[in-house]
Amino acid sequence: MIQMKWSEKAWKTIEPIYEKTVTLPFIQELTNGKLDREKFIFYIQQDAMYLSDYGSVITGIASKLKDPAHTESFIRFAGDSIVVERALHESFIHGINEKDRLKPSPACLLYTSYLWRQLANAPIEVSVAAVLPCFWIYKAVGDYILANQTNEENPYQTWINTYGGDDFSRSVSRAIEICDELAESCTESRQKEMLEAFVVCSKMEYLFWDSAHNLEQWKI
Ligand SMILES: Cc1ncc(CN)c(N)n1
Repeated sequence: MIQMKWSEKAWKTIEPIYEKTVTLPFIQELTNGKLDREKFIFYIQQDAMYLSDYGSVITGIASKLKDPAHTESFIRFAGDSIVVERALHESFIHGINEKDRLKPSPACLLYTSYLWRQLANAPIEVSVAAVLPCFWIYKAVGDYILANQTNEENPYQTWINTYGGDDFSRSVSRAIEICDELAESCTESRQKEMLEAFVVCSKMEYLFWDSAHNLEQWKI
């Protein structure tokens, strides 16, 4: 019997979360280009804080991976995130005067704290599965927007092209491949832990966009 790859099972599991993600007002308005600039800038500023932690978590994962080819890929992912995503952010927030030092929103802090917790306490395969939605959901959303956009003058086009583009696509395929290779040498129960982390982080991606659309603030 042909066994389903871990990644196939994983995507099937989070498909309902992904389907809901693309119906979020943030994604729909990003698609038609009508997203309020204030909401997009809020997102970018939160994402800058997210990426700073994410880059460190990815580097930490690289240092813990046993297979040198996996380590090399994760080091590259960290570098890409710093170079490509930071430049993308800079293109949107350049010249914005920040009077107050920004603080991470509850959704941002929840997500980064979860990733750090996985890196600190979980087996390495589980940490890798936890960061996979950062790749896969962004790629799927980028592709969704490219396939559904009708407005040729979308002010967020560079963002869309970054995640719907071929360079990112290659990294995503590699991240999926690494997860499958790691899962192959895991017990079934460890594969379930990987799946759980993948599901939690897929929900975090949803919450992150939703929180940006709501300009989420701390209640206290
Ligand atoms: C919250 C979040 N998740 C994922 C990505 C894509 N690396 C991102 N920029 N921000």
